Amino acid sequence: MALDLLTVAPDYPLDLLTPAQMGAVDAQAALAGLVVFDLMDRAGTEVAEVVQTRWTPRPVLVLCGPGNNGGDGWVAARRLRDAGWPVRLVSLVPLSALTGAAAAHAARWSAPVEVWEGAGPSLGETALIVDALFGAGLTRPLPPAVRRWLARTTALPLVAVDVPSGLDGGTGVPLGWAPQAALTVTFHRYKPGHFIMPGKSLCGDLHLIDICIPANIRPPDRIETQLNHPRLWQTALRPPRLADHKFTRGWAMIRAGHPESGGMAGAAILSSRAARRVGAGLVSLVTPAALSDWPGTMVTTKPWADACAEKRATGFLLGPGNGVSPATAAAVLAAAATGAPLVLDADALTSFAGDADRLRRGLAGPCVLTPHEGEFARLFAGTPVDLTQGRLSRARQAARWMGATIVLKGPDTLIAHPDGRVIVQPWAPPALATAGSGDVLAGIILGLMALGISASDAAAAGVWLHAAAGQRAGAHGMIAEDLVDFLPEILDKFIEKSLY
Ligand SMILES: NC(=O)C1=CN([C@@H]2O[C@H](COP(=O)(O)OP(=O)(O)OC[C@H]3O[C@@H](n4cnc5c(N)ncnc54)[C@H](O)[C@@H]3O)[C@@H](O)[C@H]2O)[C@H](O)CC1
Ligand SMILES: [K+]
Repeated sequence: MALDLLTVAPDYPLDLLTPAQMGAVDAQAALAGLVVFDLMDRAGTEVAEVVQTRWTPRPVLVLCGPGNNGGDGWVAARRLRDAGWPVRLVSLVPLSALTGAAAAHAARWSAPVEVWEGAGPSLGETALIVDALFGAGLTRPLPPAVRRWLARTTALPLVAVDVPSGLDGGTGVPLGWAPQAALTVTFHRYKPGHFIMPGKSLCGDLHLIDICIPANIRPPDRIETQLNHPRLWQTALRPPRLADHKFTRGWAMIRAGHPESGGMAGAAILSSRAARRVGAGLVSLVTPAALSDWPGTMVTTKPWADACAEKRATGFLLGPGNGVSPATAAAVLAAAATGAPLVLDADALTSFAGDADRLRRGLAGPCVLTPHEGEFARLFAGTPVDLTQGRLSRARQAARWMGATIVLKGPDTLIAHPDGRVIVQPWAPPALATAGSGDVLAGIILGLMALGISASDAAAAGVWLHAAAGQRAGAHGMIAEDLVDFLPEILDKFIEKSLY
């Protein structure tokens, strides 16, 4: 879903429902008098509408499974046929095996039906496949013949009903395997698997259809996964106040350019510029070597331990360009012991590879960790975090165990909190995958935390503002420095004018 991140109030429901929660909503909807037959009718009709909007009429093969996902397929096939499309319908099971609303809609299909046999149907003239095999109800891998058939048809566009069959909507991880869809049409609420890799990629373009389940019908348990949205954190961003002076706007300290990393300070300089752009009153680069940067960044060559002992910082960042070493680990623990807000990235994380428990025990204040996939795996290897699980589960486990906010970076950045909540960034421009981009993100989060914003708000806002700056920079030629330069105009959109 390519989203306009520069919009202050993009319109989409935030809650991501697991298949079990969606099932509970369906069940409650039935108790509230909504008829499954009607919901299915709306679902399948909208699938047919979306298909007709995207493609001109062409031979379509609709694959219908044994449950309600298949039921949606029967409706979509009927609507397409009524609209004059050449439609073949293939049922995975004999019609006598269908029950409930799916059986009722199957009975309304008046054209021939092919029942799946052996290796599956011939393709013939087929130019488009509608996959209504399994949706939320899939509990085990696809039957092998179905998997082989779908794997042979990858040259044809596939429209997935609810999810590409085989994808676990709760996690974004295929149960063995799932086809690549050109388009996925889902109903009522998005599911985590629509936004978490590899599911996010397998779904193709995503369409959410309102099938008229009232919003007050909610699952009985807590919704723990949400999409990121400005309304989650916008009121936490604050403009400068009349009575502010630089010390009331926070003092961020960044460890930079240490000899074990060859004295490389570029990463920390990028972070410092980002922290200043989002409003930190003062930013100090603490470095053993003399550095020059914009005149507004303070550079101090005092020992890191002294900078920590002064207890003047309202936020520390370690990692960018620090080098992986015991000295970096010791510097992290010195900052962590102060209890001041802490952001750890890159080498500060990898310096605890195999020793994450020491970091965990050392954290005395709010902390945001910003690993990418590789840093995450190195840091949490050997901990209770089960690295065989998908990204959502791993990020959630890691945040709980570490007692810190984890920003697990990627095309589907996840912001996991120690209380079990996970915020998923709905979209970010792929051009953000460039050197220095992560240093800017760490600096944004640092700057916000140094201003007094909570770890959870700073992380969610930081991920959004960073992605929005990437969008503003455009698809081509963006470098990390540009992200920093676009931050003022991005902030101007998101800081409420009424606060000035
Ligand atoms: N969300 C809504 O309000 C609506 C959703 N609809 C659609 O209904 C499906 C969910 O339907 P459900 O019947 O619960 O599940 P499935 O169709 O996915 O399949 C369940 C069916 O399949 C069997 N099964 C599971 N895995 C396998 C397997 N690997 N091999 C063989 N059989 C398998 C399982 O035992 C069941 O019998 C949702 O996705 C929407 O598309 C409705 O339209 C109503 C409104
Ligand atoms: K499906």
